[in-house]
Amino acid sequence: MFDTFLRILKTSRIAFDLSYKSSPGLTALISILTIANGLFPSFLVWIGKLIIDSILQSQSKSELWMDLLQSDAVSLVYVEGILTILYFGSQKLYNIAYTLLRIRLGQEVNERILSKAIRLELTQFEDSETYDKMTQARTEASSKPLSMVTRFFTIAQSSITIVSFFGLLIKLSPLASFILVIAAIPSFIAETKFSNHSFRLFRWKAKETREQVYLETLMAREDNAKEILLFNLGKEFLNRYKNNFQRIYIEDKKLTITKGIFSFLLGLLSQFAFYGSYIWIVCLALLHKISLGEMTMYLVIFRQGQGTFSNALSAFGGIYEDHLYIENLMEFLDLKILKQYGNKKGNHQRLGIVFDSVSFQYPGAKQPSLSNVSFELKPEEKLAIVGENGSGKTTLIKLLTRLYSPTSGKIYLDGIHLEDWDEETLRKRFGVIFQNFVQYQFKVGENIGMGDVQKVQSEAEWIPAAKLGMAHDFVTNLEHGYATRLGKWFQDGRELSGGQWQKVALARAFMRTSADILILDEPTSAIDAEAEMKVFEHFREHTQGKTVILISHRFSTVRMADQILVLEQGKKTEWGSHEELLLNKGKYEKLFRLQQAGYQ
Ligand SMILES: Nc1ncnc2c1ncn2[C@@H]1O[C@H](COP(=O)(O)OP(=O)(O)OP(=O)(O)O)[C@@H](O)[C@H]1O
Repeated sequence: MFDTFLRILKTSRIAFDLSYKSSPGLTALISILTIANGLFPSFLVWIGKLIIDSILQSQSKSELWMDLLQSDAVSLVYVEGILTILYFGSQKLYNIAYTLLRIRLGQEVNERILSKAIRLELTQFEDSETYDKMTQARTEASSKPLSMVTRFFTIAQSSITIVSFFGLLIKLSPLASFILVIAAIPSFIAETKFSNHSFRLFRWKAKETREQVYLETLMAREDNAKEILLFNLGKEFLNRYKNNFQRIYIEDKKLTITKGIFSFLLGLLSQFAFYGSYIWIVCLALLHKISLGEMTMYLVIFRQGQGTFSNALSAFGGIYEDHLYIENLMEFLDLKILKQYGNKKGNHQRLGIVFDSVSFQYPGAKQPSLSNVSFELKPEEKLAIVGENGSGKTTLIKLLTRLYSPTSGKIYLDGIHLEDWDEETLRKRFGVIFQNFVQYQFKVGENIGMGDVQKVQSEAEWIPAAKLGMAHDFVTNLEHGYATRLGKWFQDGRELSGGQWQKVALARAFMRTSADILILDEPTSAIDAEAEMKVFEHFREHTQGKTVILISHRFSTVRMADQILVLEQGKKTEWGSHEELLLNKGKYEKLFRLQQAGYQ
């Protein structure tokens, strides 16, 4: 219990901190308005009582309007009117400040989530638990810090109102204040009982919700439409979507109904307490122990006080719920970045790449994807990696570029262990185009420019890179040339063919002129043979002095490499030049002959 309290205290501090950081001015304004809005109700009911009492006590017999308008009772109405306008204005201002703070705070939290997301490691992205945490943080937790802060403000405001009501009630009886408190407790119980439950449900739902979002994407995205239409998959997916919803809905429905019944029954208790007090106050008025003005005031206090009190108490219950969501958000934001980087920025000498008995097993996988792979690649050498699907080619690249760290063994670049390299320096050394390179729905020029973040907008650099990647000709034929937006997400977007996209990706690789190790993972699979020849000629010309690693299933390209690495089920089985491997008469020779026969 005490532990929960401390945890709530911690998350509350975080929520306030976030709110203050997102806008100190708005947070301060809301705090001031909270106090003001807490005091207004008491002033208003008190003036209400004064008005009734002054009517009853009025001795004036004048029927002149001028006299009536200047009487005590009417003067009090003026005061109440002015106060009500101020109260109204203050509430409106609070709403404006609240809306603006909600937008700012939502942005602040989302920025933090995304800043964390872009620093996560690939392994963490691929881990479903981490991914769930992130999805949950993005869907719900971004609004929860504000909700928590608001609830604290509600409590503060209600407390001020209640304390000032107590001040007015004390004259009636201290017991009356006690009843006011007791009567609100049942609704509080109803509220808190379910907050924990609904959070658990939310967590449990994460998987289902994720599946729903995925199915929606499948059915509603144009890039999937072709296959879904032709394979007639639409109904199948829609059924899955419906069944999934049904499962989520059953739990939601159960919770909503139970919560509704429970709070109705407990709310009845509050109503009994109110009407008990009502009878008591009316009796006191009949006995002339209290004035008519006082009777009205007490009844309003009871009616409003009960509402205010149960608001404050349910805000307490809500704080617990918000706290659970914020803890989830913090769990995500505090995720440790496991990968260690060093501070080495390189060697005077270029010594190339060394793999020393490198093995790697994906988290949760039963078998290693790479086993005991060793080789040495001299600087400026061109390496081709061949092997069947799933033999570990891409995995090797992921290890070399430090997207993953080997399970055992070491990788060296220029004699320095990869883990000792400074992160940014290391990243700058590589230019990598993966099979599933990103198709940015930006301008075609920017798609090329992404190869070098410093030059994303540099049109002068896009064109030569596009020429080398064989993309220039088709880009100039597009309606807006390099300014044409790609993809279908935006209204003016233009879709490219698979091969054209690959040419854009190759141009992106050529853009990375500062990198001295270029890695192309099946970059030309969708490009026609003639263009491929040209691209590789360009590559040869423009990568002199650079290391190139190429993954390809086309032997016409592979044979041009200085060294060829053959991988079979994660193991290195052959290494050497094309000629050497042919003489070897191993797997490489067999595959080469097979492909050659296919062309004859
Ligand atoms: N993220 C991952 N998590 C778990 N296993 C993976 C992951 N990525 C790849 N694998 C597994 O590791 C093995 C090697 O995959 P890899 O992508 O390196 O093969 P590849 O040689 O590049 O294949 P392809 O020619 O089809 O591109 C495969 O068995 C694959 O199923």
